Order: sequence, then C-alpha cells, then structure tokens
Amino acid sequence: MTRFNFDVITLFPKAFELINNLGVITRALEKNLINVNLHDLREYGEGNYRQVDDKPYGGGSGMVLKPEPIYKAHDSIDKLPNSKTLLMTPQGKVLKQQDLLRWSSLDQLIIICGQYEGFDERVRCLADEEVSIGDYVLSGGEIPSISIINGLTRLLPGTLGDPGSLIDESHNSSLLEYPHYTRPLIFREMRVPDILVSGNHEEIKLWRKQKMLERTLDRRNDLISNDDYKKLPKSKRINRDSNEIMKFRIGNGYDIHRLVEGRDLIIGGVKMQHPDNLGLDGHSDADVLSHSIMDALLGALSLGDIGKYFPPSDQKWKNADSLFLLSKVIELIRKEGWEVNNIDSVIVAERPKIKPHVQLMKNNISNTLQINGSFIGIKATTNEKLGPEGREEGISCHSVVLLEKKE
Ligand SMILES: Nc1ccn([C@@H]2O[C@H](COP(=O)(O)O)[C@@H](O)[C@H]2O)c(=O)n1
Ligand SMILES: C[C@@]1(CO)OP(=O)(O)OP(=O)(O)OC[C@H]1O
Repeated sequence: MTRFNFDVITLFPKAFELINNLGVITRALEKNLINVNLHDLREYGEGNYRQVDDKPYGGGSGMVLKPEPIYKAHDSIDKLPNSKTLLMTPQGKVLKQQDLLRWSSLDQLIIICGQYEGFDERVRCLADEEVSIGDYVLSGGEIPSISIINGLTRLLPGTLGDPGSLIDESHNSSLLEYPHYTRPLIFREMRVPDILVSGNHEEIKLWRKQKMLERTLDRRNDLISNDDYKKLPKSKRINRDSNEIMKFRIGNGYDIHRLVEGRDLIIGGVKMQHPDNLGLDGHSDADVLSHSIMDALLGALSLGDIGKYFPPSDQKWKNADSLFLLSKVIELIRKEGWEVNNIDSVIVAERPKIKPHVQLMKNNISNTLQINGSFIGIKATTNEKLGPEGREEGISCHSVVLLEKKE
C-alpha cells in the first residue's frame, strides 16, 4: 500500500491537531496511507531562547524568520527518493488541482510554513516550489499546508470510499462540477430537474456535461483554456453562452447614398458644400458616416441593422438627424453591457475634400457616443473616378468598431 509522507516544518505544530478530526484524512492516517511528521521550528532555534527570528537588515517593521533554524530542520528530515520541498508563501504560484495530482505520485512532500512577517530570502533556496493558496495573506503557512495535506490525501488510492467521486468533481477537468440533488424530489417548491429522475442515463450524462460547461462559463470562465474551448464541439462554441466568454466583439458597417440636387450634404453631422451643390438623398439626413457606424455597432452584437430600429417606412425618421439616431444606438449597446473600444471609418467620395472637416466630424461623433475623440478614426479616399463614388453618383462609408464587455 502506498505510504505518503508529509514532513511539515512549522512554528505552530498544534495547528495540525485539526487533521486528526478531518474525516478522510483521519482515516488515511489510521490506515497508514499517510504519515504526517511535524517538525517544530522552535526546537531548531538558536541560544537559550531558541530564537527563530530577528530584525530585518535595512530596518522596517516586524521580525523575519532566520535561515539557520529552517535549514537545520530541513537537514534533519530523511529524504525519500521521490521527494519535493514546498515553501508556503503568498508570493508563490497559486495552488491548482493539477499540482495536487502531480505531487500525488511522489513519496514525500516537505512543507515549510512561512510566517506573515516573512522569512530570510535565502530560505527560498530550499524550495522546489513556492506555493500560495490564494491572493490573500494569512498569518502563517499552517492552514495552507493543511489544505495541501487534505487535497492530496484524498487523491491517494485507498483513501476515498468511492474512487468514482474523484472523476467528475470540479477542477479535475477544467470545468466545474454539475449540480447535485438528493431526496426529497420537491423541497420548498424547488423541484429536482425532471431529467435526473427520468432513468435515461445517456440523457443524464449529456445534461451533466452541459451543466458543467454552463456553470464554468457563468462562474469561472477563466478556467476554460483556449485549448479546452477549441476541444468543444463547434455547436457548443456558437451558442449564446459561449459568447459570454468573449470580452471583445468586432462590427463592420457600410452605407452608400446617392448624390442629388436639392439635398444637403451632411457627413458626420457636418454640413458641407459640394462643388456642384449636390447633397445626399435618403429618408433621413443620409449621413453615411453615422449610418455605417451604427450598423457596425449593431452588427458587433448581432442586433440587426439601422433599418430594424428606424424603418424608412416610418415618417418619424423623415429627415432625421443621424447623430440623434446614433445616440439611440449607443444607448442600446450600453444597455447590453458593452462599451466602445474604438472606431475606424473611411469615407469614399470623389469630392468635396473631406479632410478639412474631419476634426469637426470627430467632435460630433465623440460627443454623441461620449467617448474620447482619440478612439475615433475618420479617413477619406477618392475612388480614383471608378465606380459609383468615382462617377460622383454617390458617397459611401465603411466603418469597423471594437466593443469591449463592461465588467
Ligand atoms: N473626398 C476626399 C477624398 C480624399 N481626401 C484626402 O485626399 C487624400 C488622397 O485621396 P486618394 O483617394 O487619392 O487616396 C486622402 O488620403 C484624404 O486625406 C479627402 O480629404 N476627401
Ligand atoms: C436611416 C434610415 C432612417 O429611416 O433611412 P435612410 O436615411 O434612407 O438611410 P439608410 O442608410 O438607407 O438606412 C435606413 C434607415 O434606417
């Protein structure tokens, strides 16, 4: 039978009395599956007072654990062939289930418990790995060590009554575990999902897999690595939930309006003069720049296009100010929980010169969207006399936007 040795160097050996009352761990001790040897650091202290700490060089508050007692304690431990030394410190790598699995194939873990005031830097040389149990500070490494003893022991063969309970549980794969239910069927009007009482084990298996995915996406989508995500069937990647792990969405918008006589030429909310007094025709003010930005914003969130929100059949939008329409679209985007990262547009017009008006257009878009002008790019190009824009039959505009999910 495997016998795993934990050797813990600690100033507070009494803290480990807890493991004598920890169910699975206690049973593993009784069955000699593990050995927990406590090495009281005080016994390796120096002088009559068994001093283990001292003032820091360079000044500063608090005391620092001296290197000599820790080295002496570490030297005193018999090292098994397959052994590693861990140093518990908030500066260490955050503990993951994978680490416990990795260490479970060793014969021995020597765990050095740091203290919150710190230890002499040279102690780090003893450690194969520095480990933290989270981004917070405890008074010492004892509770983190107990976490490691607990987490690792339950992985050892013969420890758990039902080894099957290791298979599905959270963190073994990169997904969290599915929800569990037991009797009664209905508790305070909360009913166990029908599928679990259906007796259809194939369906139950599928439901559990789906719940694992949903739960992880909902609570800990940081656990889903790109590789794991790619392993998912494509049908799962394209569903609504999978979109939630995306923090960015890109959108593309295009619009073109005909150049005619008797209409104003308004682009980006700026009224310009065409050399032949032409203007853009449309139901609204036909502002191609604002329109293409709106379509890009809506497209980024798969929300359709402007015609859906401001139908040309509706007289309400006759000669509408497109900057006002844009203000409505950005309201919708923000209501959906997204923010504009940046916008880039290109206006295709043979004439007039757009460049002199670009700053004013930027100001208008920036005020309407309430974003800084430096995140808005507006450019212009002729179409080299080619196509409808080149023949001055119309002016078009292309825009792309990047949206970022708000926290
Ligand atoms: N209606 C336009 C078209 C172009 N510009 C500016 O002129 C530059 C040269 O245009 P090309 O189409 O020959 O590349 C272009 O980079 C724009 O800055 C403009 O202001 N208005
Ligand atoms: C803006 C709207 C408003 O009715 O009309 P138009 O000015 O004709 O512009 P278009 O780019 O055809 O978009 C459709 C409409 O939403």
